[in-house]
Amino acid sequence: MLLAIDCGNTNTVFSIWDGQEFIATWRTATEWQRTADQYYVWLSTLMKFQKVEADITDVIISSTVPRVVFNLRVLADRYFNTRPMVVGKPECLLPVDVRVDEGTAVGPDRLVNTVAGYDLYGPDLIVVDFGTATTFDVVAADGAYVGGVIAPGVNLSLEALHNAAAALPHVDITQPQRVVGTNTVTCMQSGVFWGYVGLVREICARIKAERERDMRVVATGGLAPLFQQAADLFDEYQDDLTMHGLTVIYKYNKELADK
Ligand SMILES: Nc1ncnc2c1ncn2[C@@H]1O[C@H](COP(=O)(O)OP(=O)(O)OP(=O)(O)O)[C@@H](O)[C@H]1O
Ligand SMILES: CC(C)(CO)[C@@H](O)C(=O)NCCC(=O)O
Ligand SMILES: [K+]
Repeated sequence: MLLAIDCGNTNTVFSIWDGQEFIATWRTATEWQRTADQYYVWLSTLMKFQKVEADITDVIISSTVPRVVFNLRVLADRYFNTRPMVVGKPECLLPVDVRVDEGTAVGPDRLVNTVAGYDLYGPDLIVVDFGTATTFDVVAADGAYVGGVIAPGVNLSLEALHNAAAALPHVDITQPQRVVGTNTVTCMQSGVFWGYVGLVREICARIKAERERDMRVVATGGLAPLFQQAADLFDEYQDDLTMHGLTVIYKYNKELADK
């Protein structure tokens, strides 16, 4: 079975894929200091607790934090006796072309998202991921990755206000009842929530105009449903899009190796 690891700047998600479906998914905060032994204690405890019986033979990793890759490699080697595939490394091939400026190290999560989007929905896509940053990534008519947009994440925007202004509290994102807030918290929520609705609309409209075609907008990330409730921003929502992309890339490389 495959252990797929999606390491973002805030959270790291581990999923076990049995070849047909994900049989378990666990999330932990991303901390580069965590050792392979710590990961394994955590993983094996959860597996026992949830009675997940999985013989992990393969590991694939996408990490936006380069420093964590070392310990995840050791985890794969020491506890699962396998060399992991690491998205973004030359030996891990992608089933699509990547057409960006030479020397650009595109975040592996962005590449994985577009591979997943293309696999599920076909070409001419905008994939929006609400993670630490909010990313928009474009899949062309031939499935190639052709670039995108990086915007500050929703929670990051709220944190930035709190960190920079002494009188602004820590606030969680929610859809405010009104646009005009009548206290500090609702004023901040309104700025970020409605500002974000506008940001997503404008960026998607401009991408479509620039590419001179209609494109499907696919969203992923925990906050996407909150925005979709308020405005019709997305055509599709796929909660485990990045994980799906990891399985597609795994299969692609496995088939190449078996040839
Ligand atoms: N209504 C909400 N308010 C605040 N946070 C929410 C809400 N709904 C979901 N979330 C959060 O959204 C996050 C979704 O995780 P996701 O993997 O999309 O991004 P992330 O882990 O924050 O970023 P990264 O992948 O860059 O580490 C989770 O941390 C979850 O707690
Ligand atoms: C933009 C983030 C932080 C989104 O997770 C990640 O994809 C990343 O660190 N990217 C590197 C730069 C780039 O994608 O061009
Ligand atoms: K993510």
